[in-house]
Amino acid sequence: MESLIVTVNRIQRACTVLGDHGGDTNLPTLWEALPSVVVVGGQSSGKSSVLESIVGRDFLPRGSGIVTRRPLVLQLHKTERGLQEYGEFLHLPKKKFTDFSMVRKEIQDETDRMTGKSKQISPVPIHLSIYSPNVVNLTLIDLPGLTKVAVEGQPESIVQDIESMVRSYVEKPNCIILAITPANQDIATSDAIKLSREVDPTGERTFGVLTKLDLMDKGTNAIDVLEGRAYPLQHPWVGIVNRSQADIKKNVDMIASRWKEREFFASSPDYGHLASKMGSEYLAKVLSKHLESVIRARLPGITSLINKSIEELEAELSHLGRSVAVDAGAQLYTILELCRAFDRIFKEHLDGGRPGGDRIYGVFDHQLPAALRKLPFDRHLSLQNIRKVVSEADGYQPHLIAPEQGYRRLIDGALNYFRGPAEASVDAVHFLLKELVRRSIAETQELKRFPTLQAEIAAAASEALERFREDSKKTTLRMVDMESSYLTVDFFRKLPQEVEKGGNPTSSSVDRYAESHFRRIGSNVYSYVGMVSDTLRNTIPKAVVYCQVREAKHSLLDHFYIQLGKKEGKQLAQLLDEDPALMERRQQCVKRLELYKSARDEIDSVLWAR
Ligand SMILES: Nc1nc2c(ncn2[C@@H]2O[C@H](COP(=O)(O)OP(=O)(O)OP(=O)(O)O)[C@@H](O)[C@H]2O)c(=O)[nH]1
Repeated sequence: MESLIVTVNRIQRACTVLGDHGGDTNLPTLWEALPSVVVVGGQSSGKSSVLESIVGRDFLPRGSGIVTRRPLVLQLHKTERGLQEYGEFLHLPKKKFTDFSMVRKEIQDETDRMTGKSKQISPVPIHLSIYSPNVVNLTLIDLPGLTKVAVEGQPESIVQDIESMVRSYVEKPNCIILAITPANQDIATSDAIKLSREVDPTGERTFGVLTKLDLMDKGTNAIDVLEGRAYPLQHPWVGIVNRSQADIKKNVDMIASRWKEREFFASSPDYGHLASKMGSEYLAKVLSKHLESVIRARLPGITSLINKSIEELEAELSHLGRSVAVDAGAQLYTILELCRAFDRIFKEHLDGGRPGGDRIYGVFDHQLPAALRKLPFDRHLSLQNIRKVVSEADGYQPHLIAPEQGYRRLIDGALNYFRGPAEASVDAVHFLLKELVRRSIAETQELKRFPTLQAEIAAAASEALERFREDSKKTTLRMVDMESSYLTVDFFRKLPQEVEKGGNPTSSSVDRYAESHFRRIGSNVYSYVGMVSDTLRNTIPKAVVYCQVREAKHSLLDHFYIQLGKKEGKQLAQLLDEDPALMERRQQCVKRLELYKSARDEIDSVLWAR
């Protein structure tokens, strides 16, 4: 099952490539779920020395102040005996570093690339893989040393920033803490132990490491700690002797120093009985074994987390919609598809399936007849007005039999009233159509992402509806005008001839004649106008539907399509300018989904290989 650490290593690298370093993004994180060994300790406690002796190589930057300013994810891969050792950085794939002093330089340079020369810290990890026959499979994360004071050139906040970064790692329940404490200091004040006690009070995730055992005052020893009495942890404490500053200066190599360390324990009167469980080689083996077992235990949990996150991300992506095409042809296609989606919904509103179209019928069935009924014909055809109009039409010679001109003027005047309801019907339908356009845009889910295109479609539709309204008005008014331009002759021919009956006994016979004569004229005109009203009640809706509703259904966006065809790539792109926050979010989700899918493949492949 050695391959489990290798698998997790690969997933860890994918996390860094795809921008998952845990932390505060509102995306699901895999990084945080992966078990790892994190090295913590105060400045100069010997962290770098421990890492180097586990690896058996000099490769970490040295210097004063805070040298480690980005997390270093150190992945150790055991290779066959006899093969050459080399290091490889994730940010420089395919470049093999066989000279480990160049590894040190690259760590320094890469740290500066991210943080500048400002000596700030950054949470973005550097990934270094070391392939060597002298290592065990293990992943260690080196973090900046906990410090109490900022040095020159560093902001005051750095003390707190480092603590927060270290804390963010050690807080994770999947983190194995390698707490480094120098034996020549008071252990009660050890930063590493203090922090690990806080986040892991039962000590099940903490490995205590005591460095600098060789530097303890003569006559003192750390047996109480190493045997687990002074500071009990679930795992046994491991004592270490690294190279001293003098050894480093003398260029004592790591292999020699490992040998020296072995010697120290084997020959020590204090620690001789613990010799087989001390030293950096032993530490590496224990950690590797422990990491394996933690990974094995966590694998089912990680797998279900991966599956759940894939589902969530896929759901979110389908909600966010596909990303926008980049070339003009595809953009035009997308815009046309979006327009069609809108058009489909608009038609559903008119044809039924969605509400709204029925209100147009309401205009014809209710509003128009009511408006026609309310026209003021009674006033227009009052005796007084009839007399006035007829007399005026007659001029100096009153009519002899029937007042032809009088009739015409009265009818003309009455028909003129029909213009009002005709125009009102056109306007009422216009506003209903406008409202349906507004609703259809709002209901077109696909358009939601594109506020600019939405506005353009609204403007184009509104402009088209305006045109239809003008045309409809012309047509309906023309129908009214047509009624007055040629009267139905038959109607008048069929009128019964005047026969005088009854009348008012108190008025003179001339008056009586005149009054009933005018009354009859009024009633004739009234029934003619009634006949026209019936006709218009049927023909106005036909004209309105023909000019407005039918046009809206068939050619609402025709002009817009013609304009679209003339647009250049840049203008098309402008129509599709999505909300930038949305674009960003989609990109993040796509990357994270890629990570989870590759992690799933990695895990599947080890499970199948078992
Ligand atoms: N004699 C002796 N010296 C040690 C031991 N461990 C570390 N040192 C020395 O202590 C100094 C600090 O060690 P580092 O390994 O650089 O400590 P660090 O925790 O990585 O330090 P920073 O990265 O600066 O926080 C170096 O000069 C080491 O040679 C040890 O076990 N014995």
